[in-house]
Amino acid sequence: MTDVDLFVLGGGSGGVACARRAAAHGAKVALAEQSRLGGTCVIRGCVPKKLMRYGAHFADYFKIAEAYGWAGSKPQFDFGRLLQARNREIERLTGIYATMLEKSGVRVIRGHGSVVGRAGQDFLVQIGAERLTARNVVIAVGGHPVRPEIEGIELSLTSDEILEDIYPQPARLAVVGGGYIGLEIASFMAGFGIETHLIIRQDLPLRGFDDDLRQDLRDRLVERGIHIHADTRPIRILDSGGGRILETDRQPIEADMVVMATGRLAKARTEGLGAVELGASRDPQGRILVNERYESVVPGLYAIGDCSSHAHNAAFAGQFDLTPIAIAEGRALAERLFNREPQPVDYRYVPTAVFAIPEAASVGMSETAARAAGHDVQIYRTRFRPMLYTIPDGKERTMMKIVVDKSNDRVLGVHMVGDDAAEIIQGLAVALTSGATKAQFDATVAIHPTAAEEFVTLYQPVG
Ligand SMILES: Cc1cc2nc3c(=O)[nH]c(=O)nc-3n(C[C@H](O)[C@H](O)[C@H](O)COP(=O)(O)OP(=O)(O)OC[C@H]3O[C@@H](n4cnc5c(N)ncnc54)[C@H](O)[C@@H]3O)c2cc1C
Ligand SMILES: NC(=O)c1ccc[n+]([C@@H]2O[C@H](COP(=O)([O-])OP(=O)(O)OC[C@H]3O[C@@H](n4cnc5c(N)ncnc54)[C@H](O)[C@@H]3O)[C@@H](O)[C@H]2O)c1
Repeated sequence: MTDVDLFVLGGGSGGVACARRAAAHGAKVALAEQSRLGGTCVIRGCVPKKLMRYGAHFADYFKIAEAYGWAGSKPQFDFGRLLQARNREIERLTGIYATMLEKSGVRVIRGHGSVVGRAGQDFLVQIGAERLTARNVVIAVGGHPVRPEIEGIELSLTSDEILEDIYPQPARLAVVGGGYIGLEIASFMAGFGIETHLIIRQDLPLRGFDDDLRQDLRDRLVERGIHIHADTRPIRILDSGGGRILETDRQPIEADMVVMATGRLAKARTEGLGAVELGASRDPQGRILVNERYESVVPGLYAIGDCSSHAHNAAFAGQFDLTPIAIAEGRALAERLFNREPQPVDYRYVPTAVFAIPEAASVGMSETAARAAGHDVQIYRTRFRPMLYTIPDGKERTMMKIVVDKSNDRVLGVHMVGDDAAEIIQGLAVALTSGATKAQFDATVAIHPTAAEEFVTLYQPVG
């Protein structure tokens, strides 16, 4: 007899969501997790990163408090105390994940899992010494950071260590990579008063985002004291007797720590899992190729989240390694297997935010992408000083931009750099998903006084 209807490999965002939803529909489910429950997002991603950002952002409020009439002794920052508090909160969350799974009736098995073969129509899976038969297997093993193969790379750290470990506060930090992780780590570390160097290969960070967003965010980070080394590549890392020297194709950079934020792959995670041996294919990044039902070429063997790829499928719009996508895929798969055909995950308008200081957030097409796709576009844009910074006479600026298709007035994309950008863009994602036109933006009543109201009062096109 088959032991479980569904075996889930990986207890991160996607795996947990899939397992719980399947169990809620009465399926017999087991889940293997080799580390702590919660996965990248909870343990070494979204959550610790956002907590670090909250910690760093206080410095900005203390700085302007005096202009608002607050006086008194300057608060002292204790880096170690924040790291301990952060890690305690992560422990609390992983405990909640364990309780939620238990209450849902999912059997959690601790250890490295793999598919070791077939048992008739079922899969034979192994976790440590235990073997189970499973009717369906979902691979949700996530990804891992990758570092370039340069001399001395072992002297560098990745986001895993920065967000999971306890370490002394560095005085100087070099962060390589102009993507999400590089900008987020550089932002919160600079916020703590650490001398921060950001090394990026291009002239601007965040390739693929709207150019105005990229430029404005770069300018804000530079104003905040981050040393951005553009068009610069790392060559080697040397130990300078405790510290590090990052040699580049330009000038060398001295720092106490070098962090490589140079992307993530699924390769090492999907290696030796048994999926390829059974016939599943992977892309060059090691992601398992799946169809619109998240099924690999092996019937009954599925993959979701960061370790899956459907970017090769024209029906989908790109690859999104984001927590809400992993969760949505996990739930959609469980619905289809154990309930009824679900609404497909809508990949057309996936909102995204970079939790730098300030935040940058987007939904829909950049101006460049819209033009490249053949749209005749109209651009609306504003830059202004948010009210909070008027009394302190601060340099802070917010940028908002709307990309509109002239032919039918449809809003193709909205982009923002500034305080609360992520919170504001989330609401606008509903509007874009619903097919909003610029006329509907204009007809929407504003909330005053806010920054967000600018999105519904931008009447004059700039291009
Ligand atoms: C620094 C950082 C910050 C991020 N910030 C954000 C953010 O702000 N917002 C956002 O939306 N996304 C963010 N992300 C991305 C997000 O974390 C991932 O997209 C999401 O966690 C993917 O979920 P997943 O279930 O696919 O994989 P994961 O969450 O990585 O889970 C995979 C799990 O599988 C386990 N596992 C692997 N192999 C095995 C095996 N053989 N047997 C048993 N268990 C196994 C792992 O231990 C892990 O727990 C961030 C990522 C990073 C690295
Ligand atoms: N806020 C969020 O939602 C959030 C935050 C963090 C991560 N994530 C997810 O995790 C994924 C991975 O993030 P990431 O920042 O590691 O990857 P990324 O792909 O966003 O950025 C990697 C950066 O490293 C640079 N790079 C790559 N190889 C290099 C090399 N050899 N030398 C110098 N620079 C090099 C790239 O040019 C790029 O700027 C993201 O794509 C995103 O999906 C999301």
